[in-house]
Amino acid sequence: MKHIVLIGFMGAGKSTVGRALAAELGRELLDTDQMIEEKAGCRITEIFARQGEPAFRRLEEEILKQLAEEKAPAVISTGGGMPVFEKNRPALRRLGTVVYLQVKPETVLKRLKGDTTRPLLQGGGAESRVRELLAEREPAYRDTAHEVVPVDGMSADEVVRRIKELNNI
Ligand SMILES: Nc1ncnc2c1ncn2[C@@H]1O[C@H](COP(=O)(O)OP(=O)(O)OP(=O)(O)O)[C@@H](O)[C@H]1O
Ligand SMILES: O=C(O)C1=C[C@@H](O)[C@@H](O)[C@H](O)C1
Ligand SMILES: [Mg+2]
Repeated sequence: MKHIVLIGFMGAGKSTVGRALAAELGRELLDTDQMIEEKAGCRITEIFARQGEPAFRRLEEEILKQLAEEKAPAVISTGGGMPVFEKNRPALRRLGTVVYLQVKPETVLKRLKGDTTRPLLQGGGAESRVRELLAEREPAYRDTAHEVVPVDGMSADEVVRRIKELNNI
């Protein structure tokens, strides 16, 4: 049996949907952002501020290696940048079925308005940053995914239902 791996942009709902899906399937939720915070003993914002983004990406790579050792089928929620590095893509696909939660910039902006936990969206110009980064990353998400679920206008429960439907579970 394989893991279900959720990928997609910040605010797509990977953590929220992952939690609900894991509860429904009676599986463990493994959230890479959370695993990194536990390992580093501090918040992601602090890792970015003190050590910079490259250090965070190295931690993501380590977590990905750790996940390859997980035996029991789980639901894995990834950080929004996990598939950006090309070498992470086959590693993600080897973990199981990769589901891309595809979201429009408008939805991201609505969901993450006032949020201070995503360092890449802090400071001014969040709107253009979301549009640019999402367009830049779209090919990486598509390249990694086995399945695509457009999530705009859907509740987390609806997204869970769609993922179950697609995978006959
Ligand atoms: N389907 C949904 N409908 C409405 N709001 C949602 C939905 N999914 C998630 N949200 C809300 O959007 C915000 C971001 O969701 P979440 O943290 O799950 O995103 P994420 O994809 O894990 O982002 P990141 O890549 O930064 O970890 C949360 O406030 C969450 O409650
Ligand atoms: O899209 C990204 O690059 C990120 C998304 C978040 O899940 C975190 O992994 C971090 O804030 C970086
Ligand atoms: Mg998340």
